[in-house]
Amino acid sequence: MVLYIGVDVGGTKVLAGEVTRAGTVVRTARRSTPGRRVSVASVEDALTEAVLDVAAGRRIAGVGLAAAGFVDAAGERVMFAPHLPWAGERVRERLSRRWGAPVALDNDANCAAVAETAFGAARGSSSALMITLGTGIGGAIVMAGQLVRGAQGMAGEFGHMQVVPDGRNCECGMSGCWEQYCSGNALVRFARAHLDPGPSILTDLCDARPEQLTGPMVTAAAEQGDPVAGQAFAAIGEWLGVGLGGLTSAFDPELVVVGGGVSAAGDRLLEPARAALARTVVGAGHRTPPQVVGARLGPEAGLIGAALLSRSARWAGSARSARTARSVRGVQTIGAGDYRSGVIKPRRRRPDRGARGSS
Ligand SMILES: Nc1ncnc2c1ncn2[C@@H]1O[C@H](COP(=O)(O)OP(=O)(O)OP(=O)(O)O)[C@@H](O)[C@H]1O
Repeated sequence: MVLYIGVDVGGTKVLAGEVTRAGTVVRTARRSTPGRRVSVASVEDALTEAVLDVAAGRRIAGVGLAAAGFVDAAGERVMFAPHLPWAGERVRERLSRRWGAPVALDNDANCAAVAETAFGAARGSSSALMITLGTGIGGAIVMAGQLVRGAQGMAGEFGHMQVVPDGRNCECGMSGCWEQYCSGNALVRFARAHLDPGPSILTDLCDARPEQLTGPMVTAAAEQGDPVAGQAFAAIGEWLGVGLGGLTSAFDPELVVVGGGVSAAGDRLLEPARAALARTVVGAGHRTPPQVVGARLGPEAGLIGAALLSRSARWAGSARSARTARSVRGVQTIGAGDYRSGVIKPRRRRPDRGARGSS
């Protein structure tokens, strides 16, 4: 079988996976992200280990990278990444040379949006927002069935909208960013700050050591009725909904898909978010709020979208086709038609050209 690998490169973890034409993840390999203050080489070493693990000695036909950073419009460079050391790096070309395989690069939330549109919760939706709640907040905009990339390819960085003037310092260098109040890191920070000094489910889970507390522990404790864990999700969910209220006022999507690690909490996170959105969207009471749903592909959405991207980029094997393929519509075309019939071939139809030409 021809091997395509998608890699989600986040601030907390690197998750690589072999993905079939139908979007099924066959095997994965995970590494911890070494961190933002380490060298570029150590992050790329972790990526390489994960990719080689998945490949297990087989020839790689293509790798798609879903990077938690600001990717340039050409899909060549990560210009800036609040949680990774890349800054203006020509990541695509360098890793392609290192792995001896074609590499395609896009922002992680864009990749997740493409995967959810092709195979998941946003299938059939023409206007949707993708929010990934992980280390920070990633975002992607799908309008009229196409990714909206903006003038420089960096649209959708909702996590860095300032929601609290002079608020908490953010890794991006500014302060008061939305992701400081609504993300996996924010969830953990809340739970640590409110951890009961006496016995509690959460205290037990982290052996009474707040520094050991993790997001999955907060979800597990909330499921068992721990009050602090419940409050943490109420607070994060409220912030999520307030932010989504603003985004709904701006974009009027029919659907919001919430992915990333924290979305594993499901309705515990989404219920307070839906309520806050309905309350804070402009014209509340005179409009129908968008549906807010969890990512159907879960935490693998980003790597699935990245693998789709690498398959699309292989169509004609040229940089230009790699660029034109970076559109939702291109992938929808494959997902809906050619994928199921098992035939992948270059589609030189206008929609693909138009998709890139607009950004
Ligand atoms: N099941 C879970 N419940 C609650 N929080 C979680 C869960 N899984 C991960 N998290 C939290 O989400 C954050 C990591 O997010 P994720 O697993 O999506 O990693 P990532 O892809 O590296 O993140 P990003 O793409 O935002 O850089 C951490 O703060 C972690 O504690």
